[in-house]
Amino acid sequence: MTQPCAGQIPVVVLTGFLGSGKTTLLNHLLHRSGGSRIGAIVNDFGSIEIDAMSVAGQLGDSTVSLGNGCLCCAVDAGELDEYLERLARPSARIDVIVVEASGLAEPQELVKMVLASENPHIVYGGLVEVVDAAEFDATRERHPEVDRHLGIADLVVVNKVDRVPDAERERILGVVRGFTDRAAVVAASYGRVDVELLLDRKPVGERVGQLSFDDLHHHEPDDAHHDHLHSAYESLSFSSEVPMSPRPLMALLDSRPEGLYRIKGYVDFGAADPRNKYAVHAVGRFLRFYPEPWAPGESRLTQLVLIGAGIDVPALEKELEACREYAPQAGAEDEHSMWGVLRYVQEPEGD
Ligand SMILES: Nc1nc2c(ncn2[C@@H]2O[C@H](COP(=O)(O)OP(=O)(O)OP(=O)(O)O)[C@@H](O)[C@H]2O)c(=O)[nH]1
Repeated sequence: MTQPCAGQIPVVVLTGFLGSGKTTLLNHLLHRSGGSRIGAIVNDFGSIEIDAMSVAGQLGDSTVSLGNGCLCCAVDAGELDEYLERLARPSARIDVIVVEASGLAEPQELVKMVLASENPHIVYGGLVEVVDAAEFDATRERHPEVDRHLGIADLVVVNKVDRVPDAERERILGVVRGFTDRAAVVAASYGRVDVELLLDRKPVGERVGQLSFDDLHHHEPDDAHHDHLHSAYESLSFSSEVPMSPRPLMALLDSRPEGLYRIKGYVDFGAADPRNKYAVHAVGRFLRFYPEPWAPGESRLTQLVLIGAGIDVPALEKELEACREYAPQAGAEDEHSMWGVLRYVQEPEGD
């Protein structure tokens, strides 16, 4: 990855399709960074910043969030510059900055934005692309652009290999290597990669990672963003102070439409489980709940972001509203109401 001058902080761009495991990898880095201090800029597609919430606890003041829309289509890079400035100030004592893109961002545009920054304290540190092994073929079929993204990465993490048989993992690694040139390609579960791979800085000559300056300076017409992945996607951000009723919510989730590819957030099931909030993740047909105790004094909210192509956003919103428990009464939930949710809870395997 790019060789920084003394005092320059490398900025690593972390990309990968919806739900591939970028936030999981970022959290792994934060836990395993040893003596290095990592700053993070998190870009959420929805207006509720679920990803930022998932890493905020780890970072305190060294995380900043760029919510609501893909960073690659920001009108100008000013906001990014402002955040880079904040993280690069000497008092923050940050060694490396990771920009976690939304799952629909265009990696090339993000790299351009980092390179365009005039901040003398930072230097572009390379592009990391996370791939979901279990969704690999389906994602490539729907979005052939993903192959191009692999071609410009410096490090490709083939994640979720725990979800595919060994032979399948080898096949996918082979396909990925076919699209990369000099990039390192590593297999991982729960984003557990050797932190050195990201913090390692190798000189790259006149090329910026796998992306040549010609690629970067190639002029795009003004409407080029129509080709961006996110142009086909819509998102719904749903928030409720009223708890959700488990049975109707599970009926909705179990029958979710094909195009509703990604759901993430936190659910308050109220009286059905007053002790825990439930982080929820759906990626394609895969659904998981992760219960964790409410922190003392934490506001009990349900906050969900749903992202999909060809989804009926107003209808989904109405369906979610109908899952709210309007007249919660003690004992209103029968004792089995959480069973539908608990089917999707697994022992934590991440770190
Ligand atoms: N089985 C398995 N699940 C994983 C792995 N890595 C991540 N996950 C799960 O996949 C889901 C999505 O992970 P995230 O890290 O939120 O993915 P993301 O790329 O940040 O998602 P977006 O920001 O929405 O694009 C979560 O439920 C994770 O726990 C893995 O290696 N194996």
